[in-house]
Amino acid sequence: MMSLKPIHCYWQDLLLPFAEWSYRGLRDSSSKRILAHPGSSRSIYDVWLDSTTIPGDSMGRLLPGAHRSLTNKNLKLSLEIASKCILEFCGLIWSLHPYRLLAMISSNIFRGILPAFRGYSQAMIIDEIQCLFSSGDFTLTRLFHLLAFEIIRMGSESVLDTLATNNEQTLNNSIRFVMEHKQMEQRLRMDIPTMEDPVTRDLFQEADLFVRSFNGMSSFGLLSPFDVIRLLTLFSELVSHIVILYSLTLNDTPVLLSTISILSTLYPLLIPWLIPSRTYYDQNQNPRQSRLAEKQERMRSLAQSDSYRPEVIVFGLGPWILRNWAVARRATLGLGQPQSRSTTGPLSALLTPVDTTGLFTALQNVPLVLALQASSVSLGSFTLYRSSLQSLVYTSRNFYNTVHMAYQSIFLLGAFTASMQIKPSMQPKSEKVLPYVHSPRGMKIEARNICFTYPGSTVPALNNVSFSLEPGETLAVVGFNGSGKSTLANILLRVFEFGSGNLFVNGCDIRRVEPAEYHEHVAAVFQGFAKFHASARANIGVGYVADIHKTSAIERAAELADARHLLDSLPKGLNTNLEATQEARTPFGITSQHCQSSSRHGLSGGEWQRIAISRAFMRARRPEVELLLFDEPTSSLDAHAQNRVFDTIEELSTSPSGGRCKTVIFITHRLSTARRADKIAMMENVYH
Ligand SMILES: Nc1ncnc2c1ncn2[C@@H]1O[C@H](COP(=O)(O)OP(=O)(O)OP(=O)(O)O)[C@@H](O)[C@H]1O
Repeated sequence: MMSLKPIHCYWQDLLLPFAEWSYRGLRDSSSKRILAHPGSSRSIYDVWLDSTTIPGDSMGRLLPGAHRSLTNKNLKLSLEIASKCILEFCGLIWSLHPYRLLAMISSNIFRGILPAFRGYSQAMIIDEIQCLFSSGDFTLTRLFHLLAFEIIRMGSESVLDTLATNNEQTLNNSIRFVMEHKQMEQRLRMDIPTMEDPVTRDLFQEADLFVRSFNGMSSFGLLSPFDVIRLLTLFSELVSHIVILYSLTLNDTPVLLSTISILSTLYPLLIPWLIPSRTYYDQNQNPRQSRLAEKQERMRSLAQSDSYRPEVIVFGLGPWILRNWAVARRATLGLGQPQSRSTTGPLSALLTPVDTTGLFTALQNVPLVLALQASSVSLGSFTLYRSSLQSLVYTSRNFYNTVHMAYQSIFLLGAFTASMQIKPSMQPKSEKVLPYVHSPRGMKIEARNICFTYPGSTVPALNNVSFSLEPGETLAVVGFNGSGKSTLANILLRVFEFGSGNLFVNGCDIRRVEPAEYHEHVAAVFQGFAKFHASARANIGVGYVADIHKTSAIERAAELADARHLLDSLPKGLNTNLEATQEARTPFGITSQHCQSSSRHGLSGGEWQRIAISRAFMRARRPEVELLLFDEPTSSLDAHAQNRVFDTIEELSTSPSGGRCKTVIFITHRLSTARRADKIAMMENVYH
């Protein structure tokens, strides 16, 4: 017969094994830490990359955010990542708020013991009431004493909870800010060629997921390192419940009853293995599922976004979108997929329709019913046993889920650390950097055999392009569609990196100049210029942000671009918020966005172009700017505005003394415009 010990004996039993365990735990953990340093020389990037491979598919890679399966290889990789990153990461948190961090760790451990303590305290009250009914040996003072103790315990628990939550909140917000800041800083440092690499893009996406995990998105299947600290709470809770159960059933417990007790406790934990069901953290495990989920989202956004509406209507894409979405959605919901059921096996097929947890919960009572026959057993012990058993199941499940998510978050931490070490590919090596040589008469450019091929393309967009421009000269680049004019513009602006050839600027190899330093000396209008969903002031002012609040500077730039009348006609002038997405405008000028923000104002293509030219003119007037590059700057302008813009370019590139002070390159399809230049470069299609 299993016996339940009187409650007053529990604490001695509780503390002794705990003390022994913690001593052993400390010894074990220190030896593990040594094992966790495999001494590998691989970079964190390589380790992360290795973790993204799909077993049995050497070419395939997991999609960003996909869960890593629990394999030997992945376990080793997670240890390698942990050994490379965790210390540094902990150091970062420690450097922010060392005392708060210590307080958080201790409060998490302490909070874990509270439920067991709560159960113990309540059991004592129940025992006292049992005394009243059974023996009449009841003291009101003792009951009040216990009740007062319980009230104080509840009060202290809630005070501790509030303090701990506030502390965690502060710590979490600080680290969240630091992480987001690091992430933003690194993203802004990256240039286009670096981000064009699909692996780097995936890396940054995973790093982004890691940073987002600090927003408390655990329900998304992510776990921030702060949540990992909660493992301490769960662990101490688990241990305290085990110790209580152990001390309650310590003596004379028959093997059968112990087995029933253990099995009935473990059963709910085993259910997920017996009956495989998809939980939120499993959803990304399968690469095929991830691809389907991505496809489904792509189709949904095609269907819902206003930006694609014209193409969807004009090209009759509706049925195609719906068909593709339905296929992907049905697959992600597991509809019409008999094979998914066959993988679960006959036992789970039998058990799935029956909720057997209730049966096993009932079984947990069997040992108690038997135990209750013993005269020594009190109602308090019964309650304590029951609640500890249930808490044990619940906490174990939480613990398992948390460990599982922590395991996944290690890979995201690896991605974050690796992403922080990525260097922009256009950045020259520090020992090779040359300072930019300023030329007050305009930029001297010499291009020799420039070649460029877009990633993934087999045909070069530029093949051996050579030309030279003396300071202050004007070059018109003309050519057919697709002949590489915009590509050349992006290379000259150091947005794209050319493959082979040489580009010298003021006699300096451009690859040895810091791109950011070079960009201070150029002003440009891109063919696909940006339309910011912001005020007219911001749309123009970003051309030279130092003057964004100087109304006179913005008005002057607009005047040069022949956009003054446009600004005057806007309802709130410079402060009018512009509608950036053309497609959001309906023939009636009303959209959902308009309804939310009635001050948004739409512009025509030509009007937007004037705004873009004004933006370039904000910067073009600066004395340090030596190159003005305009890619189809007047394609949507009427003839009068076009002439005005070219007159202004002429004016801006001439110094007050009459000499030239800026080199100008403009790209155009119109030969009449090209004749305004000193030199004309004809671009030919590579495949012609
Ligand atoms: N992102 C890209 N990926 C692959 N190929 C590209 C990409 N962008 C452009 N191309 C290809 O590079 C070539 C040159 O394109 P580019 O935009 O430079 O031509 P363009 O002369 O400016 O054309 P247009 O007169 O139509 O503006 C084209 O054949 C185009 O298909």
